[in-house]
Amino acid sequence: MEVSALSKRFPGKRGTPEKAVLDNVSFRVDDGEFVTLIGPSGSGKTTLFHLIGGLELPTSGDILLHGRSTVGARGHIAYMPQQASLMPWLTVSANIELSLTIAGLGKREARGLARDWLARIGLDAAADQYPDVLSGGMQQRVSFLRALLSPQRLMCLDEPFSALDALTRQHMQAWLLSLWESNRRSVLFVTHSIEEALLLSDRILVMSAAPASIVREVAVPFPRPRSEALWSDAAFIRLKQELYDMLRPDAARG
Ligand SMILES: Nc1ncnc2c1ncn2[C@@H]1O[C@H](COP(=O)(O)OP(=O)(O)OP(=O)(O)O)[C@@H](O)[C@H]1O
Repeated sequence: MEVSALSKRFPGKRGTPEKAVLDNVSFRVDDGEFVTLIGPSGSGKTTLFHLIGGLELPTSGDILLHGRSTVGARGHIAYMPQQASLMPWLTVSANIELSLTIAGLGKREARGLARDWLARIGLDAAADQYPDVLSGGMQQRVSFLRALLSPQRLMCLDEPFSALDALTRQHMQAWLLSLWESNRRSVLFVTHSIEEALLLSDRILVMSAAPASIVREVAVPFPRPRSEALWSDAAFIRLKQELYDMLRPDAARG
């Protein structure tokens, strides 16, 4: 995916001035790459996802997938939101089967694939249960699996672990890391956590405060497969401090 000179301004409501949220944002996500956007709260990360997902139109600029503009078009990306947003009236397995059948698989094939994958992520016992009896971490795993199995090659994950407690979040990061490393998809990830970004990503894009642009790009040098042991690595700690300094409110403004 290539995001090219993207800007977004929202009209002001009831006489208030218009709001510039994104200003000339450009970056790319290559095939099989894990790219993370990190930036201050309110810098426009979710707005950027809405533009990429075709839910909003940019004021100017373009979004290209495999060289073709997808501005305003839906269905081109797999999306995992902050809350798992599973269909409460469908079982866990049926939630996954539904996205597979929408993607064109036959019912029987979808059922087989859903069961197979639920077993691979340790949730086979939950296949016939309804989402509301699952813990937050389990629901997020199902939600991630749904995005992973959808046919779009780019997955956009919007702070997927922000609603989880610290320990579950750490487990989920390790889980996502091992699953992604064995099944590489192109990922655009949003997080507020510098450690999470460093652990998971190939590249980190640092956004400024709104109107946001990409102010820095950091290539994450740690070899894969990675593990949480990285957290105590001296180079990890150094890079974490550098990113922290870039994101300080005074630095992020300019
Ligand atoms: N439809 C809209 N109309 C007017 N302003 C909007 C609209 N949608 C978003 N905004 C504004 O755009 C700014 C960026 O919001 P957005 O949710 O994209 O930020 P964010 O970086 O995802 O924030 P956070 O990190 O806190 O989730 C905010 O000031 C928000 O109020």
